[in-house]
Amino acid sequence: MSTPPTATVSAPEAPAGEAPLIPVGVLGARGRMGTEVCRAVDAAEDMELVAMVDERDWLFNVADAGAQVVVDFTRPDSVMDNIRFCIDQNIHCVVGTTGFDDERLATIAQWLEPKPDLGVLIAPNFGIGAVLLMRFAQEAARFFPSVEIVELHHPGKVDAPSGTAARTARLVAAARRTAGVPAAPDATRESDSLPGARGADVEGVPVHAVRLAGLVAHQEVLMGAAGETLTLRHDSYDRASFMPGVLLAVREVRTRPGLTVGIESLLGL
Ligand SMILES: NC(=O)C1=CN([C@@H]2O[C@H](COP(=O)(O)OP(=O)(O)OC[C@H]3O[C@@H](n4cnc5c(N)ncnc54)[C@H](OP(=O)(O)O)[C@@H]3O)[C@@H](O)[C@H]2O)C=CC1
Ligand SMILES: O=C(O)C1=N[C@H](C(=O)O)C[C@H](O)C1
Repeated sequence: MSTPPTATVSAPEAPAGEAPLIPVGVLGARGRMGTEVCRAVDAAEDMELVAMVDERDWLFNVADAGAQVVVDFTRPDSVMDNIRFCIDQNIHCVVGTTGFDDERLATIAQWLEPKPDLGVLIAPNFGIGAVLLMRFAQEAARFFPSVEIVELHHPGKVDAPSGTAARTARLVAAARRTAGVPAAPDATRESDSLPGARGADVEGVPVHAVRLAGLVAHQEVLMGAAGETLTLRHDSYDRASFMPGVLLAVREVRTRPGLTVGIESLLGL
């Protein structure tokens, strides 16, 4: 007989006089991020890990286990079904899985309409340094005619470019548009001898993806003007770097109904 891919434990009970523990379920619990999230939730004094799910068929276990918040680190092709399920079950969602575009976000906002008390928080990056890098890049964007992004990740990463790089590029492009900065002078690809040599084009910002053994998650935003460059770089050397952001989101999502994108507002940014 095969072992069920999920483990559930009974809903938590808080000691008398203390605030109830937050019952948390984790989807993708055996993955690189899910494993770390289970460890972090287990160690958090105000949370209880009530369900660990690693396959779609067992999703009902998070509801049966009484999860109030689900954390999803699965795959771009699974995450929409997971969110739909959680919304139907009145479970708040904290989502780190990538692959969100405007269309997907609009769909989730629509699903949430009949559930005014329910929160879904989607963040392409829960690392505080990565969030700050995005903010700094937005600030600097209007001062430099040239901008390019290089993201560097472990070879097991399923998507490219990274969700963080795509979001950074969109934020930088929006800041440039707002400031009236014209397209980068070196944006043309007409003379490229090999397609792809200049990276992917995200709203006019070239994004280059490196996959290399030994790496975890890293990003550089390079900006250039006459005679100078500015390089902003963030490195996640360990997936522990994402955990403070994930736990903050678990604590906050229940009091933030509707769709929240990014953890910036939770950090007061
Ligand atoms: N927002 C952030 O800060 C971060 C986001 N990420 C993102 O998180 C996602 C996961 O990354 P990572 O942990 O490295 O990936 P992994 O492949 O290591 O883990 C994904 C896990 O999800 C499982 N899974 C797939 N579909 C389902 C489903 N429908 N229900 C439950 N579990 C499922 C997989 O199981 P199986 O292998 O059996 O298919 C696997 O164990 C990616 O999109 C990544 O970009 C990563 C790091 C930080
Ligand atoms: O897959 C990863 O590892 C990561 N994914 C997220 C992304 O795509 O931006 C966040 C971080 O870069 C790690």
